[in-house]
Amino acid sequence: MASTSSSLTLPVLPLDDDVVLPGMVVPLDLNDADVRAAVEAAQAAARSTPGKPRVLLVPRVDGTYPGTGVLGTVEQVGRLADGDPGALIRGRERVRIGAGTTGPGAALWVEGTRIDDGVPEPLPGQVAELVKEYKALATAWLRKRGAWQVVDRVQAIDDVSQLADNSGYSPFLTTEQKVELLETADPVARLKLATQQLRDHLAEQDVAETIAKDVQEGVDKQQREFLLRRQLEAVRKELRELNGEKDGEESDDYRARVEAADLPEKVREAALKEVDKLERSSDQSPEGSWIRTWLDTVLELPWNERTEDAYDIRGAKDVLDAEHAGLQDVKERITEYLAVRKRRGDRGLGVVGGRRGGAVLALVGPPGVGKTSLGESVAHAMGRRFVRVALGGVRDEAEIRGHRRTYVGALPGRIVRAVKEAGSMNPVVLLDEIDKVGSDFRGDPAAALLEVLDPAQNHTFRDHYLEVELDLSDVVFLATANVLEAIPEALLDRMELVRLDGYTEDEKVVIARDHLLPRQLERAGLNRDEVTIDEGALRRLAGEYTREAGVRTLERSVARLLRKVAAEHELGRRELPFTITSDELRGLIGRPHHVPESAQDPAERRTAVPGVATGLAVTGAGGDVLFVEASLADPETGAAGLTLTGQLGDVMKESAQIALSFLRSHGAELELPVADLKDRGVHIHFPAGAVPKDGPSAGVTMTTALASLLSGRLVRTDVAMTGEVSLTGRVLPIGGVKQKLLAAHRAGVTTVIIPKRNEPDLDDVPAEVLDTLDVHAVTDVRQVLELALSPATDGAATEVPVAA
Ligand SMILES: Nc1ncnc2c1ncn2[C@@H]1O[C@H](COP(=O)(O)OP(=O)(O)OP(=O)(O)O)[C@@H](O)[C@H]1O
Repeated sequence: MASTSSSLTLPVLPLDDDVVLPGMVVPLDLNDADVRAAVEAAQAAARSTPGKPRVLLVPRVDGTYPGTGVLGTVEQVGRLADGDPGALIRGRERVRIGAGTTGPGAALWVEGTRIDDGVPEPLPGQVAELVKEYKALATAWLRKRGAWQVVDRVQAIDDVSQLADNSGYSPFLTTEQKVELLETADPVARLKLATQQLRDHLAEQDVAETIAKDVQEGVDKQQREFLLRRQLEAVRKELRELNGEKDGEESDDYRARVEAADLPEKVREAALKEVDKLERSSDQSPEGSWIRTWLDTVLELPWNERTEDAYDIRGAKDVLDAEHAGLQDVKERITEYLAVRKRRGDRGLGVVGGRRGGAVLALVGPPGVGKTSLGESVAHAMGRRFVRVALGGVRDEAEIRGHRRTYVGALPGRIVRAVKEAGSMNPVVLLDEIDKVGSDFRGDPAAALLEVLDPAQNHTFRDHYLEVELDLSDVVFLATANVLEAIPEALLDRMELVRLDGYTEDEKVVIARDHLLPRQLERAGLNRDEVTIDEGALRRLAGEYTREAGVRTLERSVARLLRKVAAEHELGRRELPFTITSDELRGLIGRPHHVPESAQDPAERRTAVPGVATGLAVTGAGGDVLFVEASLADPETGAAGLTLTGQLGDVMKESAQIALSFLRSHGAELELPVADLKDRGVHIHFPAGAVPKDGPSAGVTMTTALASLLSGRLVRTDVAMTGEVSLTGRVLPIGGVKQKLLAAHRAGVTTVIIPKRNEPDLDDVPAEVLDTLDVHAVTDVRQVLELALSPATDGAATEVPVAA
């Protein structure tokens, strides 16, 4: 700023706690007496001198004045933004304040000297750097406040002194700091000071901002969390109300629950660890809900619950007797088993020779013979809880051992669930249909079961889901299976087999009378003395309306009968009490489905044509009678060779080959026209083609069917047979004699041919069945043909397609 270095006389305009630096333009309130006096004095003086009225702007801090003021010109007098009278003053240059003097008006006048602040030109490097720094800092500060226009203005100032004085506008400077700027006459020193002040302020601001931000964020998070929790609480309350629970009923306090629960120490530790994790995780996180489900499972398990065993073996036997008719040998086996368990249990911890408990009792037999209900009776007899684990169709190892917890929707395995369901650590667990356990890419459930059943391992059973050890050594495991052969080998090794082969008609009648009928009466809502089914009717139901090894269909038929009677009574068509006799059956539930072959019209019998023989077999449903059909193809139209149909297994196919080979080599001596076999195709079929069949025991039946076909002699209707045949015609022993004889008996067969070497098996067959059967034990297939084929008649011979 140009200066003429001269002394001046000026009215003082005191600024209370404010500083105006050269270059600044400020509005001042003329209501303030000091301001008005100074402006009026300046105006009065200006009348006699050219130029604008001039004042000396002097800051007043705590009633004192600095040694330097600023010459200001009154640019305009008018109204301020708020309507008050005001003057616009522009700061011009620094003036050193001198002695007081007099002048017009009420103002205080002083003498002053202009202070020269000439600037070195051009700017030396250092100063240029300083200017740059100041501008950068000022820009940074102005940007933060969004004062973009001011940024441009500051950038445009090149004068060092002007630039430094521009700081006078800074609202963050204290009056003292501004006075310091005012008193620093050297422009470079002043710019340095201004730069320093600006830098300090920015640094302070940074810190302040960071703190503010941190504080704000903390507050935000807390606030959000608080709000969310309030919302969550409200939602939960709403849900509880929806579910009809009272407020506060849901105990979310897992820690307290774990601490209060009766858990083994290791389990408690594991559970508390999970509680820690739960408390750290947020309410909605998926992990939280996994942990909750897991904790619920652990808390629901009956870790230290045990039921008291009923150690009265005689009482146990009574329970078995009361709940199941017949089955004497089976009940005896179970009683022995219980007695042994009791004796072992009495000695210390029940550990005998390093093994706890005994082998697993496996009840094997066709459906409906009472395997499951026997298992339940065992539990009753021992005074333990009973749980059934259905294993049919289980192919996934995780079904037994549980899914790992990281799995979505993970569950504990069936064993853990069974224990939970039982509510005690020593229940009777029935592994139902253990023969239907398969294995595939999802692992081998049988291997997992092996671990469950192995007394050496099962006291530390580890479920993948539970992850803590579960002691299964007090559990009594029982298993059931339909087919012995289908039980995985390794499991079979662990088991003590008890066979239930099926019931005789007499046994069925007793079971139906003593057990099924009372139960079904109750289900039908009938009284014992309102409806009875007499023995004749029960026998007919068992014999003609059902054909099964067990009593399941029989039970259903009884139920159907009772429903019918109950409905008729309700409709007013039948008076109670009422006794159902065998004559009544047809009227109530229609015609019987199973009439014995021998009772059929001779022309309708299966064996009414040559080439059909009656065999005996064992299937998954127990023993059964099955017919073998043989035919010869026409040499003109049929292909040569052997055709086999009816879903036969390899062993059975080979056995057909053997039958054929035997006849080819020995047919002539039996006086059979075996030449026909040479170029005519042979077809053997086993009806009920949808059921897979296998085994060598149909050898005699196939040989007989072929011999009947070749000879034209019919097979006797009342004869059924079983036995393997060798190439030389020897009859070799087979399995399932009891089941087969029961089946023959059911089907009304009277003569049965079995291999000689199976004779000892007849001891297992109930006497009442043997009484009705004429059993022939044979060693050679020639004996079979002799017994089974009817004498040749001319009529029969002419019907045969092979007649020469
Ligand atoms: N000897 C018996 N005394 C009394 N009731 C019996 C007897 N045998 C079977 N039952 C009854 O027959 C019904 C069928 O028995 P259960 O269901 O136990 O057969 P299962 O052999 O287990 O069949 P599956 O192999 O199909 O499971 C049950 O109601 C059972 O009580």
